[in-house]
Amino acid sequence: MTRPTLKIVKIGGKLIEDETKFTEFLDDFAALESPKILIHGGGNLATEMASKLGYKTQMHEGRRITDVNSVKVITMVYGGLINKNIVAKLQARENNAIGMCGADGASIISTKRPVKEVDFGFVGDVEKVNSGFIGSLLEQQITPVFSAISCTKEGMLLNTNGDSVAAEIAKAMSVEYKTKLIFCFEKKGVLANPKDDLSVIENIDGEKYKTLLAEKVISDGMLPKLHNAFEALENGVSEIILGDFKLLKGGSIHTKIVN
Ligand SMILES: Nc1ncnc2c1ncn2[C@@H]1O[C@H](COP(=O)(O)OP(=O)(O)O)[C@@H](O)[C@H]1O
Ligand SMILES: CC(=O)N[C@@H](CCC(=O)OP(=O)(O)O)C(=O)O
Repeated sequence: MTRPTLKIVKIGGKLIEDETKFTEFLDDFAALESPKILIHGGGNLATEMASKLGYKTQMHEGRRITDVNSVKVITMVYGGLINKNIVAKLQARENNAIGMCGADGASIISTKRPVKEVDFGFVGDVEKVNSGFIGSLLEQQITPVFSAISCTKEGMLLNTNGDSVAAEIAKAMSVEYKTKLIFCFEKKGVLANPKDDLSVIENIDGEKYKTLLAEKVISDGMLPKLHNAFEALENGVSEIILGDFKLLKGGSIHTKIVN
């Protein structure tokens, strides 16, 4: 029997902070047929919490520079508050979910990013996804919910861009499953004019991506998002789409990454 398509959904932190949109998203995610995996970000909440503790936040091209204090904050905020809330809300929608970071089940093993032009601090690059363990959860009809935290072999927790975590999980799972990767964020898709929310580009292939980069149409968090989307496309993921909180309902305008 062929397996149903595995849906791997990433939700950005800004959507999580909007209660109305987040509730609608969770209703739609809960209604998706299994197997499915949710990966969440949490950007602004961690920044706010860090600021309350008197720590400054620095970002570089959409990625957080994570010093020793930031990694503690993100572990509390992403791995604790946000992750456990999502799991509880999915349980309330009769989805048996389990909340994890990369250390749990050795599911996302990474290495600390080497210092080049920028020292990102405690930031991880994913080396290995434990697809066997994740697959065993899916087979039990359990929905894994991952925070954007990975772990080194030596047991160091590392902040890891949520879009990268989603893409790496999708790549690894695509060996055994047909996979669809869905990025939900605050815009309806990739915009031709970042100031015009209606200028959604419906299809982006490799050539168009190069042009968008060269023309600096994409910046900030869209840089890692598209980089990861193309990585996933080149490594076995069948379908990749980007859009807003209504994306799981289908139908509405969005961006598709194509060959
Ligand atoms: N061309 C573009 N189209 C859409 N968004 C863009 C573009 N260029 C930059 N962005 C920015 O990228 C953001 C998405 O990245 P990010 O905030 O990291 O998403 P997430 O909510 O998934 O964390 C958008 O909210 C927007 O501010
Ligand atoms: C290294 C790095 O940048 N990590 C991200 C992880 C969370 C994330 O990706 O959150 P969003 O999806 O809301 O952007 C961060 O700390 O912002």
